[in-house]
Amino acid sequence: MSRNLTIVADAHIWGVESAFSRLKGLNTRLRILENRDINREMLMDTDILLTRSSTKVNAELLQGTPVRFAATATIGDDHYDKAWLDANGIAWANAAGSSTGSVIEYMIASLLQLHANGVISIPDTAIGIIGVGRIGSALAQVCKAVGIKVLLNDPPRQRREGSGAFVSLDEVLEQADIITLHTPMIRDKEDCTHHLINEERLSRFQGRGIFNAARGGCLDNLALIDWLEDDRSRFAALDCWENEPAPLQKLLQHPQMVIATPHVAGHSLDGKAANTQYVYNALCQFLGIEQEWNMQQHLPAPPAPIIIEDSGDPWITIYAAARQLYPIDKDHATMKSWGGICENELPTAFASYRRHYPARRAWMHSPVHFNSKVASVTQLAHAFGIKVI
Ligand SMILES: NC(=O)C1=CN([C@@H]2O[C@H](COP(=O)(O)OP(=O)(O)OC[C@H]3O[C@@H](n4cnc5c(N)ncnc54)[C@H](O)[C@@H]3O)[C@@H](O)[C@H]2O)C=CC1
Ligand SMILES: O=C(O)C(=O)[C@H](O)COP(=O)(O)O
Repeated sequence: MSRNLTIVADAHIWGVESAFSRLKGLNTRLRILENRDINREMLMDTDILLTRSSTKVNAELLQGTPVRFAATATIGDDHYDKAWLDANGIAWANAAGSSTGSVIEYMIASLLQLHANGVISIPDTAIGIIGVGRIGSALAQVCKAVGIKVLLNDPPRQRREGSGAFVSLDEVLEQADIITLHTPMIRDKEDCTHHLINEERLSRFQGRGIFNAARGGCLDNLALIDWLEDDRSRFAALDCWENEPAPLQKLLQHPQMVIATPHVAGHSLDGKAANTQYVYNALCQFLGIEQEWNMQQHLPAPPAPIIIEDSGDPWITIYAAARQLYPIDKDHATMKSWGGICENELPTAFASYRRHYPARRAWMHSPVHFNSKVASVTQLAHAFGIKVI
């Protein structure tokens, strides 16, 4: 006789119905809800809760419910009260590692866009990577491959592995031209990342540019405005904002906010599919059942090859390809267009854009043909993870 299982899942988990409506050997009842409708009352007969980042999973939500496994189809899990879940015997999982490639493509698209616009010169740049886990390490590898000097800061790893590869945050602030945040949001303990980059640290930063695709609160957004205003050559590229989905209008509108995107770095189609796959796999493991669902069977066929003409400058030729693979300038233009709308419309615009985000495929599934015999074009393309045909 098959076991009964009730699952509540966020409607914005990619492929939620196909992944979770049938699980091998179980009589599954799947309720797909909007985040705003996921509450304690709705969970009173629920065994499994599957969320994205907008549901806070804690005592307030789960106390007194039969939920015994909760998982988030995101890498970040700061919206889960993990200590409380552990203490209450509720198993939990995140989708660690799932959308790393998508965030890397966001970073490459940003760097190439800034290079093409003359804001930076990629080969002359020293980048400080703060948080050298899955994303930070993958980014470091790409940067080194294209000649960017890399400074790595990760105190937890440094304590475990020794100083060898790492430098202090102070050294990053002194030596890097740009810094980029790839830490989790940690609100307490010695590795607290809340306002990790704050007014005091900004005052010591000798470089010109700041990227944040980690969590909005890792960077003090008010302090960032002052820092930008102190020197017109400074710039910021933000995917994550304090107080999402209502970022500070003054920051959004700031002319030195050169790349503004509404928390979509991880939102390539393949990134979102992988978010679901990782959570599906974790659930099957928790239930001790065989995995049957595979995202590859639900993703569209790879796009047609893109043809890129040689521009005479390898960086610009690569930029032309990157811009087709991920037109980050469109995300930026859209977000900047919200600069004038009234405060209470901004959260709706932010959330709606993310919800209806245009499909962008992983670069490894998007073939590019370069009409170029220049060896460095192919070398750079490979280094940036572009699938050259
Ligand atoms: N913008 C977006 O769409 C996305 C954002 N993210 C964010 O990126 C974060 C990082 O993701 P992963 O690399 O997969 O995580 P990870 O867990 O593999 O790596 C995080 C690294 O940060 C380090 N770290 C912790 N505290 C630190 C501190 N105080 N200073 C410097 N380093 C510190 C850790 O030791 C670890 O090596 C996620 O937690 C999530 O918040 C992830 C996916 C998409
Ligand atoms: O995986 C993460 O961590 C992210 O930040 C996601 O890409 C965004 O998650 P949602 O806010 O769309 O749930």
